Amino acid sequence: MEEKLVKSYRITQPGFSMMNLMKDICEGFLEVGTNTIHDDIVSCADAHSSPVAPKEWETHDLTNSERSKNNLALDDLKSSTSRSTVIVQKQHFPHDILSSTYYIDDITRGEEDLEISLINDLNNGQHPMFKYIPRNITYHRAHAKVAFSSISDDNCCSNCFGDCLSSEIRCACADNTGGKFAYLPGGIVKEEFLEDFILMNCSPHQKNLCYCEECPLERSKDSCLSGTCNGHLVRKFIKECWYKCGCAQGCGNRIVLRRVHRLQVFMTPEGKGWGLRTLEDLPKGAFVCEYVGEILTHMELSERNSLNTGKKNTYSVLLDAGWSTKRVLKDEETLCLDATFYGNVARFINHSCDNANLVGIPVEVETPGHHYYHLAFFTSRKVDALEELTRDYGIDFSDHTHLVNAFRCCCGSQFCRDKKA
Ligand SMILES: C[S@@+](CC[C@H](N)C(=O)[O-])C[C@H]1O[C@@H](n2cnc3c(N)ncnc32)[C@H](O)[C@@H]1O
Repeated sequence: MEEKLVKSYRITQPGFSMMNLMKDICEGFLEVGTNTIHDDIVSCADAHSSPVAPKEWETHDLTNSERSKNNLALDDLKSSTSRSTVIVQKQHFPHDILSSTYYIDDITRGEEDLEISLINDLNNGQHPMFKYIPRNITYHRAHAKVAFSSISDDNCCSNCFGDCLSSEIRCACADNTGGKFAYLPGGIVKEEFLEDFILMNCSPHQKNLCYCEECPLERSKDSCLSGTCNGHLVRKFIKECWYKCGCAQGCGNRIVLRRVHRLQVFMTPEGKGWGLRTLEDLPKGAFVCEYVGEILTHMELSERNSLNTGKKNTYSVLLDAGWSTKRVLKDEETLCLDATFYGNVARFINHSCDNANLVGIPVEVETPGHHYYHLAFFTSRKVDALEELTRDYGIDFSDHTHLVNAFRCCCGSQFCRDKKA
């Protein structure tokens, strides 16, 4: 064997020994292994070696087209993540209990002004399977057309300049928010507006509901006969300035298209899967993030759900704040946002039955009319750094017709509405 090696590799060193070569190779391997253990940091290839999906992904049974779409997104995600820093700290190695921290420094891959990190120091749940997008994108049939021609003078303040909030003259954008601006300088929603929004979102009493003549939710059900509308929460809108307005980019009435606070996705200890928290103290009324996803018609969402073996989607919200109209809405006007495959950080916000610290406010920016709008989350009270950010999904846990799949609620509140919890 030694002779064969000497010949084939033209080894000229006198006294060459195959045994010594094997010994050197083994020692080399051992040294590399020992360094990795002491380094506390291993490569991201290691981090991906046995990804374990949180329960939502395991139960999401995809159709072929969705699966290939999802795989594409995941391939992209994996390759992009390997470009960013993934640090896995091994505290006990190589014993049977492998306690690890999974950390990604920026899940947005540079799409946002501020990085958003993700951390799991609880279990081996790794990559959330989705692709980060910073703005809503139409999937197919949804009518969310942005056109300058559709914005009339009543819907923008083309004669303004500088900062509308500090102007003496009330402009068209203020007129659209009940004659006043909703924001204080610094982007905080005024107390009077915020309390109204909180009341409307959090008290699903009869007086806060409006009823459609022909409800799009009923229309999308299999039955040929449309049932009666169960009601939609009445909500006020904020109107913001936009490109067609004359004011400056830094105008105090332009908030939701900005990214302002440091946030982190983390694995929740209560078993809710991933959650979102703030890394800094937030005052009451502060803008946190917008709900971003694919813009679908309600019919398209129902089709996705039925392709998904009837399981309801977890990452969708209805844009139904303008459904009070007497006019029968066309399918392309009944919109929702689905952040299952494409979305932003808001997809990680968990539900709280009581004491949620975020409130969702409809914000009109670049499209007049209320069938498409931005759903922006603001703090409903002061929030401390590292506190989880939650919103009330408005779920009636006994109503199985609700848009979002019912789950066993772990919000921990004494007023939890899930009687099974
Ligand atoms: C929009 S996602 C929120 C992010 C999700 N936790 C994740 O890991 O991606 C909604 C899902 O989160 C979980 N969830 C949200 N709030 C919860 C709660 N209060 N209790 C238990 N699970 C919750 C449920 O599985 C729900 O279907």
